[in-house]
Amino acid sequence: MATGAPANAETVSGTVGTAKSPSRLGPLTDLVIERIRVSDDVAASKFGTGSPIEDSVREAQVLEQVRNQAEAAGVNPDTAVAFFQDQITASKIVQKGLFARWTAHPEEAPTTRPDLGPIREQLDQLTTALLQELKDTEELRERPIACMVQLALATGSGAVRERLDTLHREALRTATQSVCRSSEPTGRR
Ligand SMILES: O=C(O)C(=O)C[C@]1(C(=O)O)C=C[C@@H](O)C=C1
Repeated sequence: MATGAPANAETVSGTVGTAKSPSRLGPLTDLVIERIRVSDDVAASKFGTGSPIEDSVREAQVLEQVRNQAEAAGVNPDTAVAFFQDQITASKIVQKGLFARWTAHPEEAPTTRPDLGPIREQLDQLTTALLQELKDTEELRERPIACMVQLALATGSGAVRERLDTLHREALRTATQSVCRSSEPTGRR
């Protein structure tokens, strides 16, 4: 691209990159990655305590908060809830993976146990930020092909930049599977 082009230049494909992120979905996927990273802390807070990974009461609270805040922010509540169900599933993938890793290799297990309370407050703050990004990317996410291109760019560069391992990449795939509105069936994957 010619030098001196505006950082937010519209490209031929109708998609926009910024100087900071190669994709318009970068800010959204960065928040998704941040939430996935917080799952490491959630796992550390539970490992060895007998607390189950899955807490259906908390999940219901998270999804209720999502539904209420989505309505207030002008985001389709069903879309928002589906997206956050994926975030929760991704968190459980990470927690289960880390529990298995730490059980098999106790020397890799965390040596401190963070409090779950402040971690959940962090997750609540991420909920608000993620909903705002869902709102800000609404138009792009309605365009399946442009969205898939931008999503691949954003997740690919985010995974490399954040040096995500196989477990966290799997979580990222799960957490972003409903970002783009699905078009006609894509056939084989
Ligand atoms: O808050 C927890 O205990 C978590 O494990 C986090 C989380 C979430 O992603 O919000 C994930 C799994 C639980 O079932 C409930 C909530």
